[in-house]
Amino acid sequence: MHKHGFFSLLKNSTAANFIVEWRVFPHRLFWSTPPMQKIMPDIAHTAEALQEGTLDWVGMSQIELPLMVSSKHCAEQHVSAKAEAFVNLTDPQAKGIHMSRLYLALDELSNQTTLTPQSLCGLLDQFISSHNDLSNQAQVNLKFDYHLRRSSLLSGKTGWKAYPVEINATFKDNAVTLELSVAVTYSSTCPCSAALARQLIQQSFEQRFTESAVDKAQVLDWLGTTQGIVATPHSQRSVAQIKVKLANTSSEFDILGLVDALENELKTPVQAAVKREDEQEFARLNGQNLMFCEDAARKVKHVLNQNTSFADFWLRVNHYESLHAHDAVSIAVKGITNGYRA
Ligand SMILES: Nc1nc2c(ncn2[C@@H]2O[C@H](COP(=O)(O)OP(=O)(O)OP(=O)(O)O)[C@@H](O)[C@H]2O)c(=O)[nH]1
Repeated sequence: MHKHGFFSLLKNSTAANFIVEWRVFPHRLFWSTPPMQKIMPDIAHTAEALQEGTLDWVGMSQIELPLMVSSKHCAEQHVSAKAEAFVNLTDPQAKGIHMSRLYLALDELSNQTTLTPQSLCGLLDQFISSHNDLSNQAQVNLKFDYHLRRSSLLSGKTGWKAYPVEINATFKDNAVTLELSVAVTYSSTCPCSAALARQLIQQSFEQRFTESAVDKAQVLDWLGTTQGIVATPHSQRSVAQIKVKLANTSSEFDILGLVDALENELKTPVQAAVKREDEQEFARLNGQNLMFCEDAARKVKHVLNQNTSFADFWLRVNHYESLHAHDAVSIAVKGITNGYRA
């Protein structure tokens, strides 16, 4: 019999209290009797499934969840997460899973501990153990913005940048899989556009300086005008989306390490605090790191391949074109057997 069943209700609730009250305070019986506990229908245990069958995942999404996140080399950070929580349903006849048990386990994670690989494993364990007879797989997905202090390029200023992070933990086939996703925004200047702009600058020079010997000071002045640099290449705000599968041995998340590695390789991440000297350095970095989306994807792939703590990875690079109204996109995976697919 379920703990909320009829017999347990009688045993636990007001019957015993009623007798005590009656003997000791017969004149106060009406007032002192605790309210009778209601017997509530328990559909999950009593109702029949409309159609029998097992299900791969059942649970909840868009759960609002404040969390304290622990990540390598960073102070613990309070984030506002959106969570998804799932278990499978192995009993084809059971009406449903117990949503409240998943919710309360998540709430405990939010209130009593910090987010680490260990606490996530504990959470999945709770999901399964609270669905002993119904489930043998569990999954949780957490999305939040993770703020990092970023330094300016030259001026020594610092500012905040928010990185969209997603953490997924799955218990399936008796093993836990942990995935960390992050998105890094950067600027990409089109190499084709840069070459075409250079050609226009050369033509403009040829028209302006027809003689074979030119005056250095005149050229220097001319280069500082709009006519001197007659064309500029287009650049676009671009986003690299990364998903890495962490090695089983990972004892901590390393969001900062992943973001640093990606931004150092791409060279032109969008900036937080910017003074003029920073903007000029940004222009130089853009000019010296011209990138198609293929270049950016290869750079990101190279960085991810170097990190041995990533059992697998998937990446998608999006260049939100300013020349076109459509985007340029590259996708790649590590390429291991039974791994992520592009
Ligand atoms: N399984 C299931 N529950 C749902 C769904 N939509 C809402 N719920 C509600 O989720 C609530 C929590 O369910 P349970 O976890 O079984 O609640 P409970 O019976 O109070 O908790 P336990 O005693 O631990 O089983 C119920 O009130 C359901 O009505 C759904 O699509 N499926």
